Amino acid sequence: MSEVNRPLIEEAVRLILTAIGEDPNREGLLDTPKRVAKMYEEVFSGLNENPEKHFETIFSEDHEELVLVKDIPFYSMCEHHLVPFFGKAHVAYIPKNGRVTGLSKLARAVEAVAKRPQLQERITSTIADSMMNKLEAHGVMVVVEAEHMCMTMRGVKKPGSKTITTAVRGTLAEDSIARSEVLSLIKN
Ligand SMILES: Nc1nc2c(ncn2[C@@H]2O[C@H](COP(=O)(O)OP(=O)(O)OP(=O)(O)O)[C@@H](O)[C@H]2O)c(=O)[nH]1
Ligand SMILES: [Zn+2]
Repeated sequence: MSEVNRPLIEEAVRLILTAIGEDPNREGLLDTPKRVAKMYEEVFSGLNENPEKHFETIFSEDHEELVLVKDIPFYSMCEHHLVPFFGKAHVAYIPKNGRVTGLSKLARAVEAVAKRPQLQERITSTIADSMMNKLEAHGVMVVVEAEHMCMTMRGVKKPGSKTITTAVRGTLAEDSIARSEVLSLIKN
């Protein structure tokens, strides 16, 4: 549920258009403030969403071994420049006490966390911490790889460069062999 103030965004977009020397009343730009407001509502729709709510779906299943959902695509907005960064998230956990969640819920949590002004590090750790809190798992590992438009289309201009962040919790933080297993499953 989004609480974005669309009229205020429209007003701001008209101001930005004027500030860059454009005419917001030019035919092609007339509906632009409306479109941008609608887009922001969509790309920031995770702002008021607690990712933990997705882990309320729990199946009682006696599986205390690794579960990995990899290659979850995501799009987010860099909080420094408000331009996109995007890539893939890989989410792994080892359930405890039969607390197994629905596979799609891992992807839903990624969506909720990505759809805000963000830092890649924060996306990674928020997902890991929500899973530890709500699922009370033995361990969690989240790996996020992304390309940042603020590093490609502007600024340092390094297209193709990728940032990889990890967050590891619980037994996976203590066990380097288990961690390597997750990494090799992500790679293959
Ligand atoms: N740690 C981290 N930094 C990010 C992320 N997204 C963008 N940045 C960086 O945020 C920094 C902001 O640096 P500033 O010097 O304040 O801004 P700037 O002058 O626009 O910096 P340049 O991008 O180097 O031109 C840049 O180095 C970006 O690469 C992110 O998810 N995590
Ligand atoms: Zn940026």
